[in-house]
Amino acid sequence: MPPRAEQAPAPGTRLGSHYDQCFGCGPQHPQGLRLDAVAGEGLTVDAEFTVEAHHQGGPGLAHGGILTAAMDEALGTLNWLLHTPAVTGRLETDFVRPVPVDTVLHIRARVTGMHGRKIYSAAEGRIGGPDGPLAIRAQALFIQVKLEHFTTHGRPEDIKKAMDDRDLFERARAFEVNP
Ligand SMILES: CCCCCCCC/C=C\CCCCCCCC(=O)SCCNC(=O)CCNC(=O)[C@H](O)C(C)(C)COP(=O)(O)OP(=O)(O)OC[C@H]1O[C@@H](n2cnc3c(N)ncnc32)[C@H](O)[C@@H]1OP(=O)(O)O
Repeated sequence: MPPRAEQAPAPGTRLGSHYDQCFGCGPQHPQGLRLDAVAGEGLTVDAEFTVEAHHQGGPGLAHGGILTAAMDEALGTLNWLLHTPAVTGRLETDFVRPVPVDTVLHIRARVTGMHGRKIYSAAEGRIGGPDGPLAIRAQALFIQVKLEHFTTHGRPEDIKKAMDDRDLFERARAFEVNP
């Protein structure tokens, strides 16, 4: 297991968005999931995602891909606790129970191990409360990357806009100078 980074936000801290246009957590994204995540003890995060009408797959039910995106985002927020940028390499999801529209999905994510640049993690999504019935389970492999991963591959106008955003730039730089 890797250590909790010295710079990791204290347990109970709301993690906020890593990028305001992110589909998973960005407050400016018009159709995004707006996942709300809070740092837990050790290498854990608690997050909530509310299923809305535009997230439907079957009538009145969340689309599986949307639920997977919420799990991906919750697992991605573990980056804050390790204080390193990492991207999803592999993500496996078990859909255990259907999740109706208007439901709050309570997600608990945790790091389960690390080997070189590979970060292993897992999460459970419950409905009806944080300790309610299990609806979705996920296991992931994230790979640590340098900030150049984003600046090299991202669409240039979006990278420029992100770099012009002082808050985001400072957050990204903090990752870079304190790996
Ligand atoms: C100034 C502006 C900047 C703004 C930035 C703001 C800060 C941002 C901070 C935080 C952002 C967090 C964002 C979270 C968002 C939610 C999470 C997502 O949805 S992320 C999107 C989806 N994922 C991808 O798009 C990855 C696409 N894939 C790749 O880019 C590459 O394949 C990558 C980086 C994952 C790996 O490529 P390689 O060349 O670096 O490394 P190799 O050698 O291939 O892999 C390293 C190890 O990992 C294993 N590995 C890689 N992929 C695997 C896989 N699919 N399954 C199993 N093992 C795998 C390999 O076997 C290798 O293992 P061995 O070290 O040899 O033991």
